[in-house]
Amino acid sequence: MKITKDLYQGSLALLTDFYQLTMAYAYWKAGKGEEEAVFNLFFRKHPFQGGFTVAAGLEYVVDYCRNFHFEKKDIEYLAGMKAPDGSPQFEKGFLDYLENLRFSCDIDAVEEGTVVFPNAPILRVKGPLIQCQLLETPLLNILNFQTLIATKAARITLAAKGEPVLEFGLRRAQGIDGALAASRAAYIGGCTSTSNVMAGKLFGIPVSGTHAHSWIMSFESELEAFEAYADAFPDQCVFLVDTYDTLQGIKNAIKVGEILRSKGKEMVGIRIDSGDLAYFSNQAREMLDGAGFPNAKIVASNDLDEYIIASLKSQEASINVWGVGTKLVTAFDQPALGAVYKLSAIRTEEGEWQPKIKVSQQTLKINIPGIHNVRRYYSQGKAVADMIFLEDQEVNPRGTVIIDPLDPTRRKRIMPAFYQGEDLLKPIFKDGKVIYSCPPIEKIRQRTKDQLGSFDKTHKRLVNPHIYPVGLEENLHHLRMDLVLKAKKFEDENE
Ligand SMILES: Nc1ncnc2c1ncn2[C@@H]1O[C@H](COP(=O)(O)OP(=O)(O)OP(=O)(O)O)[C@@H](O)[C@H]1O
Ligand SMILES: O=P(O)(O)OC[C@H]1O[C@H](OP(=O)(O)OP(=O)(O)O)[C@H](O)[C@@H]1O
Ligand SMILES: O=C(O)c1cccnc1
Repeated sequence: MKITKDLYQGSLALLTDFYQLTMAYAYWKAGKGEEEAVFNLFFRKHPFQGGFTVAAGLEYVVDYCRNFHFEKKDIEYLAGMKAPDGSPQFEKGFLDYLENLRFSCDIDAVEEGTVVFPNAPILRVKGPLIQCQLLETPLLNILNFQTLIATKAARITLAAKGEPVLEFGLRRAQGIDGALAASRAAYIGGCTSTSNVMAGKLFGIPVSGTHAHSWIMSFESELEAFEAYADAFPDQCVFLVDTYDTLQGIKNAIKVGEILRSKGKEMVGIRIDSGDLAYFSNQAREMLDGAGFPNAKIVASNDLDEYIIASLKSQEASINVWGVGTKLVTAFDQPALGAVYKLSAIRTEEGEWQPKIKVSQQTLKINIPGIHNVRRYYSQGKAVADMIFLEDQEVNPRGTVIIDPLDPTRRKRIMPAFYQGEDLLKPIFKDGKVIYSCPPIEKIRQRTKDQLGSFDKTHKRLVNPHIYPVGLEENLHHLRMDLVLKAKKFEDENE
């Protein structure tokens, strides 16, 4: 798949914030552009007040970075930019530098479909400062959105308890790419299909759908409309029954179902798109069963989300398939995931990696210094804790303690010998070359399912979920505390 080429025909290097380019210029002027740094991409809070997040978007990142270069047209645009005094914004030497720039970073990242938690990196970039900086905005743009939507879809599909969820969002999505990326992420999160035909073509997602009220309204009567639809699609009839009178609509669907059956065909089901979905679905079930259609499915749609689905389940509604659009693809109750991208180490002139810290009044905002990875420990297939650790230091095999980065009094003992460990950040790029092969979307979707299955249900409930333990390995905790104290001492001495 070539997302950037298909959609945007060429370079996406200018899809960044202006300040990344001005910083890049200033790094270049200061002779610092080739200094190496490490940046981590992570979020601080689960979206939707939930207890888990599903990572998505890595394939876009791979495509973006693989194609990262400035084309002539990009350079021409930058050459035409003016500073406030009317002089060129960027010197020619810098523009030549950009034109010759070739992507050369290492990237490590969690695979799509991985369940992830606050503060632990989901992607790490190691490379020349200028490249790291230019990548900040596009990486956040891609991963924030797709991770948000994959998480929303996972919540919705969990609420549907294994019943199919059809994604209907295109008409309400945030523009064209918002719709495409949302359809992809929704499928990764667990939806069964999309109504978005282009997403089907680009990403290999199953496409499905029913029909609209306009189809019914274009005929003299609802019955005629159902009959005509049955003529065109004898094997794919899901009749929308609520255009005029829902109970009458169900009766008409049954009539046409009988006609189909007399021709050796079966109607697939009905769709209800308004009114009390619990009441009408139960009425429909009774009527369909009574008429000899116990296998006819009942599809429901109309501003659904995980909360309404859970409520309809608790009301024992007879709904088998859920059509969900607006609230899924717009992440209705939380429009953005707040992932950030922070520098955590710089390579000195002597070639040593120096961990970096940014001290903040809020513990929440003090970053995690150094070059780390995240190890997930499993016990009998169940995830028990995630440990953020310094990659160049051995974790004591006899046992260690992980410490909550926000509250050092919250600790958990880890005995690696009793657990299986998996390092979540996998090598994706080495020296600018891709060394990871993106799995087919079906595999990613399956990974989401398997990953969610490995977490206790208490972390997945919609309201007040139980917090999954994520902590810093002891050595990393001590390094962080030492650096914070040093920085504070320096501040005090200079006050
Ligand atoms: N039994 C139910 N329990 C909880 N929520 C429901 C139930 N039935 C429907 N809903 C939800 O209530 C909301 C009803 O919205 P609204 O009043 O706009 O729909 P409507 O008037 O029935 O249909 P429309 O205006 O689309 O023709 C929708 O979000 C729907 O999913
Ligand atoms: O409600 P959503 O979760 O976004 O699902 C998609 C909706 O889009 C369609 O109708 P549309 O909203 O265009 O018109 P209608 O509801 O007025 O029929 C469809 O019938 C669903 O109701
Ligand atoms: O196929 C459907 O039923 C459908 C598609 C888009 C939006 N609402 C419904």
